Amino acid sequence: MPDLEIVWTKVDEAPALATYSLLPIVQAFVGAAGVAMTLKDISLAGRIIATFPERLTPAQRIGDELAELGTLAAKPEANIIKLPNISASIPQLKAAIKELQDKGYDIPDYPDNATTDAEKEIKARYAKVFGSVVNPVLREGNSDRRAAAAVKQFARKHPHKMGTWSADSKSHVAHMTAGDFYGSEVSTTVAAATNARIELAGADGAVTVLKAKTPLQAGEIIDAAVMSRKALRAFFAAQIDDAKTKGVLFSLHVKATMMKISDPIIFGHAVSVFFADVVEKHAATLKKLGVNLNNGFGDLLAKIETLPEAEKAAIEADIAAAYAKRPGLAMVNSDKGITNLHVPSDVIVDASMPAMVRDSGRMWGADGKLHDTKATIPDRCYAGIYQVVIEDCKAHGAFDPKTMGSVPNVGLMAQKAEEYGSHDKTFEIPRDGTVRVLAEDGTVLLERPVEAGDIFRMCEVRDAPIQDWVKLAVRRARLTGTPAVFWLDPQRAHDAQVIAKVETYLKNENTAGLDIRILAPVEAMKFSLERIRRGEDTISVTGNVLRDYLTDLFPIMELGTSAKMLSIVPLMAGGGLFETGAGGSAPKHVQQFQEEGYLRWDSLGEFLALGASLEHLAQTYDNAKAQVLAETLDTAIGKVLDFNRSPARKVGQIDNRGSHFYLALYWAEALAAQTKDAALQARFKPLAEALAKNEAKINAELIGAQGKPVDTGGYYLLDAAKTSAAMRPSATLNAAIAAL
Ligand SMILES: NC(=O)C1=CN([C@@H]2O[C@H](COP(=O)(O)OP(=O)(O)OC[C@H]3O[C@@H](n4cnc5c(N)ncnc54)[C@H](OP(=O)(O)O)[C@@H]3O)[C@@H](O)[C@H]2O)C=CC1
Ligand SMILES: O=C(O)CCC(=O)C(=O)O
Ligand SMILES: [Mg+2]
Repeated sequence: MPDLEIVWTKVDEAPALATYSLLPIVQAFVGAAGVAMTLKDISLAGRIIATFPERLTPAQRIGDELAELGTLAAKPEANIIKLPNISASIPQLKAAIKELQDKGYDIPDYPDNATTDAEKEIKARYAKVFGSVVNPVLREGNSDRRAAAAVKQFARKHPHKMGTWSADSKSHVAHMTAGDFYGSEVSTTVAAATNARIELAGADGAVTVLKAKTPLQAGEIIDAAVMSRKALRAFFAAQIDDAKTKGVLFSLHVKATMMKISDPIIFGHAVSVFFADVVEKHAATLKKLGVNLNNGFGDLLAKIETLPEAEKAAIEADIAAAYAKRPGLAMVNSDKGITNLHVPSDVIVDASMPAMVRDSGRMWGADGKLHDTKATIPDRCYAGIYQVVIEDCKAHGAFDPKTMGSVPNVGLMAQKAEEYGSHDKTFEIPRDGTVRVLAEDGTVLLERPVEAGDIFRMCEVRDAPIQDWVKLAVRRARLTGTPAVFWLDPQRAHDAQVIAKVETYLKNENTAGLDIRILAPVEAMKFSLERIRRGEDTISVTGNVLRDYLTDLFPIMELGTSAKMLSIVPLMAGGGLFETGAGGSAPKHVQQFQEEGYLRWDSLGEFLALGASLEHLAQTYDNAKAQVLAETLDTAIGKVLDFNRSPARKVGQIDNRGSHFYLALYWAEALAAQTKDAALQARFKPLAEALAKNEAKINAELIGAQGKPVDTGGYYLLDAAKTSAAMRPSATLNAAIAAL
């Protein structure tokens, strides 16, 4: 790769739309300084296409650009700007396959029940496409997520709305008290490198190999845990009844996308317990239809459509009876009757719980109004932190963005750390027995008793990432003078092993004068919230899951959205991965764009990531031009915030495209005003003048394009020409950029 190259990722949904407007601007600006900005496709559609080259025409094929980026991430020259992409649930995967097939791509159907060898092979290929398959490949480093000073300042000056909390809110978190991963976890630190085998020794004496080979490094921590099917189902049954008694909505919050094996199964149990009467009475029909409740209640609703009218009506009557008997369900879209249990990827815990906290601890009911809610988060490992937040809001009211402190995060993430790397070692257990993890020499490293239907999970975290994470935490604490708290629970088997390492590696660092503590998550949350209410900052140093949860939770409270986060991944090989924001791809925004030509997506995350990427480039290659670009971009971002040029929410106001125009204007002005690089100054002066002179005209062109339905030629696979036309409706702006 040439020296000065930055990779920009082609993704899905709202950030993919935004890219059509923003990338041409960015390419023109960085190109003027000799930096190439290359687009690499990691979208869901792109990944499907790359998986079946032999079935496609040469024109349809694309290479496996995710794999290329995975290789790049392990090299020192890596400089990658990563926008949020879809981590597809099976329903999303199927929808994308259907769209591609309709567009003439000879892509095979996803085989739900693979029986033949050919089907098994197809299913194995799709296993590399669905769920969170992008982030773990690129994240060859630990995570540093925080609100940039200017962004926090902006939120203090222009606080977003927060719902008010009532002291007698009935909302609460419900979790299991036994039989969950937390309660069953065992953990050990591997003494010598080996290839582990995971096997099920059945109560009947038969041994089944679950995974033949898992290479383990010396010094890495491994753990094994089990979610009991019986205990989980009993938990759901009791909580559904309790929600009915208490008169609150029932809701489930899991991460079926990232935890793509375990959490859809958990989701399926919630659905089948909630609709037990329907599922039991019509078991034979549902089986015949191939209904899989792990894909949500929506799968049942879609498949009964194919039944003869009378048979379908009978099931629908029983569904209506179930709704009448059960507590209200939290809704994803009350207008369309889509509930929390319809699609496993509609309610994702990292974003859904903060949204509930922001909305006075309530969720939407079928009546289109907000109601107190029971949030079930079955496993105890992290559920407790949300209950602390709820109790704090009940006692002290909503958090105040004007005065609240900040909780940045240093997250252990590299090399598929912990639960988020466990899907190839997660199994739904076919029969009673014991699952053992064995070293090559036959030594039992870990073992767990299991029953049929239980979920067994093994996780790994390597030693080098832990060392790097501890260093990063100390570095952030030193740079900011802020207390840093390791959120680790000595009662949890895995955390106890991590604590031992943290204590050792902290001794290698200069921690003189720093306030560094280790607290169990519930205590760490209490400590951080007390400080937040006093306006004080606290660095959270966490494992991979809490990294995810906290970097949506705190930003959503502090900034209104996690889109405004600075998300840096210093890659362990020396490169940089710059993630844009800490949230997702905002499917709701796409719908609004298609219906009314208004794109609410805020690209501030992209702006910040680009700034960090340019700074990294400047430092790595000692490149003065890149430094000038970074500094002037920083000025421009400050102006976008100060003059409130971020997208609003409604037609007639500035949207995503308008915010890109203003970024271009302010960036060009800052480049024209600086004196460090005369060539850049001269080059950008005419652009700055042209954009400033035509401000009203460009705004009129951009806003004039709003207010009508937009055809982007697809959802998962956009039509480039149509989308570009829709996202670049200002001829004046386009001409000015082209003239640079
Ligand atoms: N890093 C990654 O690649 C990630 C990918 N995902 C993927 O994203 C999809 C949706 O996930 P979900 O959990 O619903 O989370 P999202 O973050 O996409 O959506 C939740 C809400 O966050 C707000 N939001 C997020 N980003 C922006 C932005 N840039 N500008 C304005 N508002 C924003 C919006 O809230 P509001 O309406 O309240 O303003 C949005 O509706 C899934 O497919 C998931 O797999 C999710 C997380 C991270
Ligand atoms: O990879 C994913 O599925 C989501 C990632 C995520 O939510 C995060 O990193 O905050
Ligand atoms: Mg997240």
